[in-house]
Amino acid sequence: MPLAHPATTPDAATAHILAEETPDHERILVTTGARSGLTIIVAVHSTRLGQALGGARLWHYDHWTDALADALRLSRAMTLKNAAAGLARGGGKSVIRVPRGVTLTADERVAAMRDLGDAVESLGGAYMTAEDVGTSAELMAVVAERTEHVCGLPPEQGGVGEPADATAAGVLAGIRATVAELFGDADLSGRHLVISGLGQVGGRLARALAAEGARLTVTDVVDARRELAAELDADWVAPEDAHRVEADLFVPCGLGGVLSAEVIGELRVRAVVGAANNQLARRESASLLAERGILWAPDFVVNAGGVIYLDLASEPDADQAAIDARVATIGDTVRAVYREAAASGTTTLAAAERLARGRLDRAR
Ligand SMILES: NC(=O)c1ccc[n+]([C@@H]2O[C@H](COP(=O)([O-])OP(=O)(O)OC[C@H]3O[C@@H](n4cnc5c(N)ncnc54)[C@H](O)[C@@H]3O)[C@@H](O)[C@H]2O)c1
Repeated sequence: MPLAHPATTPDAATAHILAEETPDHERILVTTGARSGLTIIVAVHSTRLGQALGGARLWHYDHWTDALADALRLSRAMTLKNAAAGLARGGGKSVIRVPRGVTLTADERVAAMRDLGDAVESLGGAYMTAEDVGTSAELMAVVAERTEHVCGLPPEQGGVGEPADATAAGVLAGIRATVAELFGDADLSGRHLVISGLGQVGGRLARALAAEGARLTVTDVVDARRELAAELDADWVAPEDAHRVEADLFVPCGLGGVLSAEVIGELRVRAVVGAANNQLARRESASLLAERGILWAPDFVVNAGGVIYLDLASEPDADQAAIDARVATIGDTVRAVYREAAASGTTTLAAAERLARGRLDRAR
């Protein structure tokens, strides 16, 4: 995946994280790539449930401590995501910092991936890496030259490929569960959904929803995605206006941090369910959504299809039907989170975190 958005990290403001939060990670490796000269950070947050699994992000950061803050935050989120998905996997993440203003050549990218492979290998199996923003299945094949602790290589190289199909299937299961919760029936035909971001996941989701007869309003910052809108007979809205469309569900599938106080105040939907990581601009956003009576399916529950796929498909006896069934259980988890939030009078965020922490505590 090219570095298409060199402005800020795609799914959060990292400022102040280092100052505010003491790390509770098992291991944090900060190293300088011998070949690339780039700062590489591998954060292993928890291996309590098993080997940590989380992607490798290649991104622009002003300062290496911004990359560190991102790695700490993202690896912690992976612990919650993997636990909530019921995987025997801990949480970890790696970040390769590209200084702002620098564009890597193809050779420099390869050098960075070999350096990442050495860093992952040095952790002795505590952490397994995969693709994330700025990396790809092809680049994971380069990592595999240096370590076996990598998954998601291209199928033609014996790997399981990219996980977007499974991520989209998991989000669809979460959408069905939410529609059933709101309307007493999971039927999507005639339901109006607004999808913001028609990339790997959002594009697949749009096709699946259109096939189920849903009415779609869509947007993307890339104008060429209008072609998909036309093909699916979906309405197009400007990206900055998408959250103001009156509809049943808002489905964020672009960057994170979209649910700010201002955006929440302007939403005209009954629920928000989407693939984007770290949708809440601040933790308080979960309460603001609840106060407005808008149901929010926690992102780390809904978008776990990809990590479920990477984990299960990498097993030697992997069975696609079993993987599909497991991804579909995301709908059950979303329902359980809604029930728990209603019963205990908390936000869906708190309910989902409690579910994940319960699994971690039982593994002590
Ligand atoms: N790919 C996966 O399997 C996976 C798994 C878990 C979570 N996610 C998360 O889901 C989201 C989408 O992932 P993806 O793989 O489809 O990424 P992608 O880069 O393929 O697609 C993102 C799309 O969003 C668009 N976009 C960016 N900013 C936007 C904005 N402000 N308004 C509207 N559109 C905007 C981009 O142009 C792009 O088309 C990301 O937050 C990602 O972290 C993806």
